[in-house]
Parts: sequence; C-alpha cells; structure tokens
Amino acid sequence: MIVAIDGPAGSGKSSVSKAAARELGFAYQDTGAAYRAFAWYCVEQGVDLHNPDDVTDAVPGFDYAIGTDPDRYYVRVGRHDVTDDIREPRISAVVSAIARVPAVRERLTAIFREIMASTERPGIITEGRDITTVVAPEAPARILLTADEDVRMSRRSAELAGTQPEHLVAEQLGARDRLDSQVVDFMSAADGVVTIDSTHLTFDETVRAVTDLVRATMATDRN
Ligand SMILES: Nc1ncnc2c1ncn2[C@@H]1O[C@H](COP(=O)(O)OP(=O)(O)OP(=O)(O)O)[C@@H](O)[C@H]1O
Ligand SMILES: Nc1ccn([C@@H]2O[C@H](COP(=O)(O)O)[C@@H](O)[C@H]2O)c(=O)n1
Repeated sequence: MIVAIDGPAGSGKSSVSKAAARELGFAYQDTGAAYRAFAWYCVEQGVDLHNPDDVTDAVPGFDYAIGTDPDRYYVRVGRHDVTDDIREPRISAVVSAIARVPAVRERLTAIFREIMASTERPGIITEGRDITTVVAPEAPARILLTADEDVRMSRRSAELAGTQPEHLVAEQLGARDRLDSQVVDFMSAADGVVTIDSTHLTFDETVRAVTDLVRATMATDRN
C-alpha cells in the first residue's frame, strides 16, 4: 500500500506522515531529506550549487541511506550521519537550487521508487513535493496536505522558537515555496488527489484525517 503525500513547506508533511505511519504500522519515507542530503553533499564537495553542470556531475558520487522505520529515523551520506546537519538553515537556504536540476530529480526519483518497492511493512507513506504526480502517481492513496501560509509560518516559528528571528523563518519558508513552485506544482491537487487542509485542525485531527483516508482506501481495495 503506497500512500503519497505532497504539500508546501511547513504544512506538516513530515510530522503528520511519521505519526500516521507509526499508527498504521507502515514505513515512512521523507523525500525532502534526500534533496537536503544531496545539497549537504554538494556543499561538502565544494560544488558550485548554481552551476547545473557541476551539480549534475556530483550525482553519481552521492551515496545515500535513510531509515524508513518511523521510530528509527536517520539520514546518511556515505559514512556521515547527516540527520541533524541537513536541517540547518544553511542547507534550507540552498536546497531549492539543486532540486531544480533534472539529473538530480531523475536519480532521486529512482532511489525513492526503490525504497518504496523494497519495504517489508504492509505499506509506506512517502511525502514530498512531487510524490502524487511524478514519483508515485499510481499510489492508491494520494493526499495534498496544506494549511494557510500564515498558519504554516507560525507553526514553523513556534518549532524553531529562539533559534532564529521569526521574520527570517517566515521569509525563508515563503522564498523556498516560491522557488520550488517553479519546478513542481504542490499548491493545487492533481486529479484524484484528496486535499487535507489542516488550517483549523489540531495535529491529532490531521493525523486522523490521513489514517482514516488510508484505512478507507484499503477497505475499498479489498472489496
Ligand atoms: N495540524 C497541525 N496542528 C498544529 N501543528 C501542526 C499541525 N501539523 C503540523 N504541525 C506542526 O507544524 C510544524 C511543521 O510541520 P512539519 O515539519 O511536519 O512540516 P513539513 O511540511 O514537513 O515542512 P518542510 O517541508 O519544511 O520540511 C511542526 O512543528 C509540526 O508539529
Ligand atoms: N519531493 C520533493 C521533496 C523535496 N524537494 C526539495 O527539497 C527541499 C526540502 O524539502 P523538505 O520537505 O525537507 O522541506 C524542498 O524545499 C524542495 O526544494 C523536492 O524538490 N521534491
């Protein structure tokens, strides 16, 4: 059972998907982590992130691993555990630049599909920006998880309270969405994709909306 979830930055994709996967006994795949890990790798290698040819040349050397157990999440590049490093503002600020390079998207999409195909759990929730449309358009459950921009900004600010000025958090989130939207459409639901708008939902209500949809889809598939 593949569950595909897309949405803008701060919409709750990773936290909600992880909690829903835990409840369903599913695996969880965070695809943004792969883009972030590749950005980290390019920075470490001294690659010019704004030169698409240089970024493309770095693709074959990228050795990536991710934990898909929602209780044992990790991200590795070669021997390095980069789970925390890839969340740093310096990586958030540059990830969109490498995410627009076609060779990067092609390689990472292949990795995402391999991970989905090899899960030993009864299902996997994969979240990102192009999962419902490009990575797994055939997934039986496809969701656009969204929330009003001001709500997403205040949730992200609350999460990062004290680590960064509030206006900077909001600016970065908006800038990243604008850049990413030039490459894939994750603001509107494609045909057959169900929108869950969490603007007026609590975290638990949002998780419930996802698990209810997955269970209903599984029941329909059985009949
Ligand atoms: N329905 C909700 N109610 C309250 N808080 C929420 C809700 N959904 C998510 N959150 C909180 O919003 C914050 C952002 O969520 P999360 O990091 O999962 O978003 P994301 O879409 O994965 O973001 P990004 O794309 O930037 O990685 C987290 O602190 C999360 O706990
Ligand atoms: N399917 C995806 C997932 C992510 N990206 C790019 O990665 C960045 C980080 O993603 P987060 O989910 O961790 O915020 C995101 O800003 C995109 O540039 C992508 O292109 N496709």
